[in-house]
Amino acid sequence: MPNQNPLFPAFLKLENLRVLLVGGGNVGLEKLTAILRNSPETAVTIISITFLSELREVASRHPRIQLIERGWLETDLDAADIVFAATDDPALHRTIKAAARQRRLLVNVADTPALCDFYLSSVVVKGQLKVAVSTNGKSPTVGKRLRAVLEDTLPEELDEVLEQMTIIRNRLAGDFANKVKSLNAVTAELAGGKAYESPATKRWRRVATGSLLAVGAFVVSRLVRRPE
Ligand SMILES: C[C@@]1(CC(=O)O)c2cc3[nH]c(cc4nc(cc5[nH]c(cc(n2)[C@H]1CCC(=O)O)[C@@](C)(CC(=O)O)[C@@H]5CCC(=O)O)C(CC(=O)O)=C4CCC(=O)O)c(CCC(=O)O)c3CC(=O)O
Ligand SMILES: NC(=O)C1=CN([C@@H]2O[C@H](COP(=O)(O)OP(=O)(O)OC[C@H]3O[C@@H](n4cnc5c(N)ncnc54)[C@H](O)[C@@H]3O)[C@@H](O)[C@H]2O)C=CC1
Repeated sequence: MPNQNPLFPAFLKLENLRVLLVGGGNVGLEKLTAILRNSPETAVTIISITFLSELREVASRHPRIQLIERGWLETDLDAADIVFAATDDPALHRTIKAAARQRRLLVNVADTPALCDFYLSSVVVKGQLKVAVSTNGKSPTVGKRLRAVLEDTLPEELDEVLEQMTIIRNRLAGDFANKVKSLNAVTAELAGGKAYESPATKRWRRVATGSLLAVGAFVVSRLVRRPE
């Protein structure tokens, strides 16, 4: 299959960057939560005319969050490395995007994929392991479902595997190629297994082939139908 998702995946050390978040409402709180869940030490400056009380509460627990209660000014970009726009003003979002573009800052604009330089993802965490899912903006809901599936199916032991592998990795002698060979040998079992389709795989296949979608369409048609 050709590459249908040209997004470049990377894991940012957000704690090393100065984040500007514009908008302190529901969507602003969602963005802030996503940032702090992953990178709790991040310095975030939040500019907003009003702030949700829940957001104020989160901010009070994080010394590196600064709340500034006023409208956005272009000079706010001076101290930013990366920008999240999450207000209820689409015209403002376009202005922020244009100003950020001039300064070569990367921007995520809530609800407007066309204005985004990067997207957030659904994130699965098992200890040190982190899996990020992108649907190329096609269906964040499928991303969310896939996260739940991965959370259930990835074993808790994975974190221990990573710890053990780090120890082995640090003890291995020899050149790079030999190390890779040894590490591949130790972990061969993880990638092995004969062709087997789990019940979860079967369910995803049923959605893809439409049989579950038919059921879904039926359920939705029942939901939207007004009582006679
Ligand atoms: C492009 C992107 C840009 C970005 O926001 O970064 C974007 C855009 C939009 N989201 C919309 C709606 C919803 N977003 C969610 C949820 C999440 N959305 C996230 C990411 C992204 N959302 C980026 C692409 C990610 C990808 O490539 O898959 C997640 C993964 C990460 C996060 O936000 O932290 C998080 C799940 C986290 C988790 O739980 O695992 C839900 C479901 C829910 O909330 O339960 C809904 C409602 C149901 C639905 O629409 O599917 C709308 C329409 C708004 C409207 O209708 O007005 C747009 C705009 C548009 O599509 O035009
Ligand atoms: N709440 C949700 O889950 C969803 C919201 N949306 C859309 O996303 C947008 C934002 O939604 P919410 O966060 O719920 O709205 P909200 O009204 O809770 O928050 C908007 C925030 O932007 C701030 N703001 C407005 N103008 C500003 C300016 N010039 N400078 C700085 N801050 C400014 C406001 O003070 C407010 O805190 C809306 O357009 C909404 O339709 C779309 C889908 C879901």
